[in-house]
Amino acid sequence: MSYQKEVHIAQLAVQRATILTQRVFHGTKGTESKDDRSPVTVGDYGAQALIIHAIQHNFPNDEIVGEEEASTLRQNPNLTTQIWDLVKAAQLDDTAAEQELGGPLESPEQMLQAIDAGRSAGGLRGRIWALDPIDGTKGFLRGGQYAVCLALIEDGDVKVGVLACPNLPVDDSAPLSADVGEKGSDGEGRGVLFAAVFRTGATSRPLGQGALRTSRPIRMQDVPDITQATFCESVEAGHSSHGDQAAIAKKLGITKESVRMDSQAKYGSIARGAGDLYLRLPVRADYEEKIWDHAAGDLIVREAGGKVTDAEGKPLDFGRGRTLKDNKGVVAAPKTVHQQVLDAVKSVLSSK
Ligand SMILES: Nc1ncnc2c1ncn2[C@@H]1O[C@H](COP(=O)(O)O)[C@@H](OP(=O)(O)O)[C@H]1O
Ligand SMILES: [Mg+2]
Ligand SMILES: [Mg+2]
Ligand SMILES: [Mg+2]
Repeated sequence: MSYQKEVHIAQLAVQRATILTQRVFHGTKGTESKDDRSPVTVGDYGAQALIIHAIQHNFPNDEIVGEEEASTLRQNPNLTTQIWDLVKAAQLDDTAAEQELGGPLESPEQMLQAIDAGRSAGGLRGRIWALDPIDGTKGFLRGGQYAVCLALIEDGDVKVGVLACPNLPVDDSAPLSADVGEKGSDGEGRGVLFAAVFRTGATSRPLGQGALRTSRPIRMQDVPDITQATFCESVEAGHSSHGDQAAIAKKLGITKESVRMDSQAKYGSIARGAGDLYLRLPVRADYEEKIWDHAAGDLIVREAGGKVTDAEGKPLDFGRGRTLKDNKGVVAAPKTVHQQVLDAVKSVLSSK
């Protein structure tokens, strides 16, 4: 199977969803206090509805594991109306592409049903889409990085992965800096759409409308000297241990500060060689990583010449349900240096 239709629809669907998320992102500025989660809630539900509508129109027999569900929304008619207004308005300028996605949704009830169609339990059999409508919600609220993430998992293996990062530079060669991680902007020169299909490589293209079919291949960068590598990690210390990451960097002789950014933008950034390594080190022993937080990024990095495992060296297992219950942490690196990084990870974690 070539998955050409799947990757095409997935790219258009996340692209359309970012019309909505970008509108919400701008609306949040200066109007909401930092601890008010409502803007991101609107973005989460709206983007999930739009993407599921497109999947159901094209692949009606597939299952969907989506992060959100609509039960609380059903009890809040004001919020439902607010989201419905945004969902109605989010349409691609390209009318043929809009039709391919099934056109606009028809009613608030259809929207709620679409959101609730993301309740699959996941598992090892069949075709299952993993959807994170806004990944990096904290970054979204902070005005940093976030991503709209969609992947197709078939019989437990990721076959298609798509990541829309509205606030990353379009330019694949733009070096990573703390500024890129912290100061999200979707202005001029920003917005990139990463995609990968199993065994055919990874690509990027501008997220802006009018650039629907101009993908270029991306590759991870060679790391001839590990001491010069750039690490990416979560902004949130509760999601990945900053202290362990620093100890691992030190063990490898890396002196450069890590680049902190929210969301799967980290996977996209290392896949195109803007950074080199992504570490996610468990903070709580009982936390199970969610498949929608990793499926797209895992494939994009592997197809760009990388290797992705957990902190013990096991590949991420997407066939275990809604979570990666058999994995702890993530180590993503170019194939050539992955073992060296993993050895440092194991040594630091075992000495704790
Ligand atoms: N204790 C924890 N450890 C690891 N990841 C966690 C976590 N609590 C929440 N998360 C996940 O971390 C994701 C963000 O990752 P990052 O820190 O790389 O930006 C969140 O996705 P959402 O923002 O979609 O909810 C959430 O699913
Ligand atoms: Mg997420
Ligand atoms: Mg999310
Ligand atoms: Mg969440």
